[in-house]
Amino acid sequence: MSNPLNINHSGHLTIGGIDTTELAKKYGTPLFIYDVEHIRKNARAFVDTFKKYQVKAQVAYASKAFSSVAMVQVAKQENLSLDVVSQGELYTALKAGFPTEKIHFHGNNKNYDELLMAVNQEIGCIVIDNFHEIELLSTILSDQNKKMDVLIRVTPGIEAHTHDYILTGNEDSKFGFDLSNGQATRAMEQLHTHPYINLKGIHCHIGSQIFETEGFIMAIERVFGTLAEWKDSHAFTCEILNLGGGFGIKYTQEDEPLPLEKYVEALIEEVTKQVNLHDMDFPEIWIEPGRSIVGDTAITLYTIGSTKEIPNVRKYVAVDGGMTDNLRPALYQAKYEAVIANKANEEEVENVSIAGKCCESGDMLIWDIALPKVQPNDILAVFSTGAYGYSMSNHYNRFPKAAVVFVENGKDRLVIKRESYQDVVQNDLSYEEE
Ligand SMILES: Cc1ncc(COP(=O)(O)O)c(C=O)c1O
Ligand SMILES: N[C@@H](CCCC[NH3+])C(=O)O
Repeated sequence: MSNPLNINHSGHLTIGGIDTTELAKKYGTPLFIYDVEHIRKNARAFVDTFKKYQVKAQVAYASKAFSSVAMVQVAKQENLSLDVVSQGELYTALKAGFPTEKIHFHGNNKNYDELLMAVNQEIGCIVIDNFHEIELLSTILSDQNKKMDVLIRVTPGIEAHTHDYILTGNEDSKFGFDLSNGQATRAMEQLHTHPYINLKGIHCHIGSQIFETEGFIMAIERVFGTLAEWKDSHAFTCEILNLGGGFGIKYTQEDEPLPLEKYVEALIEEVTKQVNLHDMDFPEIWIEPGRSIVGDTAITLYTIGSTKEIPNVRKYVAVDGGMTDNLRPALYQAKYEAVIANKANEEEVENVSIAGKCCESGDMLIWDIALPKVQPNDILAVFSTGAYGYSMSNHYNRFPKAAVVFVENGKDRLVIKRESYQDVVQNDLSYEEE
């Protein structure tokens, strides 16, 4: 089991001390349940490690992993900064009362309206991704007569060991300015002496769900190579070095991530080495963990419905959700583990595959899992669904989106309502004469 969950005297799975089958009855399924204490523990592992080594830092929660008003409020309570990548995530942050000066805005195609909103809200930093964005932002800032702190996002040319679709730091990437072909240097030259833009440093993010530290270390080495050139050629000082997110978590027994503290220690160690090597001041370090803050803190509950047994082939067990609430298995062949929440103590007696209910053969949540005898109305609990689950959920087949509940201190609280069919059709307009 990839989560610190327990089983109560009735043999039911609990989360944060609460019986998950009771939560399924109270809120219905599919249901995301987050253990908020666990979110806080993950956040503190990052923040406290920087404190321990007395390194000035910002830990920005990458809200793309799971953005909601309640989640952003937890990030605020934990003194995190916030990474947003769209006006929708920025709007959520504002609704949650998040301090705007601690918001960092990302994105490879930020448009005029998004940048204008960021400038008007006086957010902390924009991470510049391309030359078009420099032009747009310059126009907005000069029109508004305002200034903005920015970082340049660079692609360091690192092939991190992860799924191709979640690799971002390699050369052939849609994100950022290339380090090796001079793009990043051209961007620095445009921004270094800009009248409205304060270039504070560099950002790089090498990918997601990464288990080792080598990729981060190589990226830091390359970034410092460039920073050393910029220091000599333009007397450029890097005040802020943002090393992105990407720290891996445990989905299944096969996954062996490092303790979160170890990632931070490796970053600090390499930055220390590089500043000494190049005789530079130690920059403020920013990181942007998303998955590693929320991923292993949540489960999804489903109700089991139909089964289909194909003799000598497999047994399909269908649940009342699927690729609408968890796109990751279909998109990345991501693997998950699960138990039957109302039979958490029972012996596993059959090997089954868990199917969703969308009209799509690829709508499978788990291939081949050993479970106790499965019956209709059993509650299936899938572990480690806190990141990129709800946030990537969709309306395929016009299924309403699931509900989200937070548990903490033995109490449960609804933080995102289940959508109704009315919600699903709310923007539809009639094509018939009134
Ligand atoms: C720029 C940037 N920062 C942070 C993240 C968060 O990554 P993760 O959820 O793997 O920590 C991502 C996503 O990969 C990203 O693209
Ligand atoms: N959505 C992806 C990760 C993308 C990270 C954002 N750059 C996942 O589920 O693994």
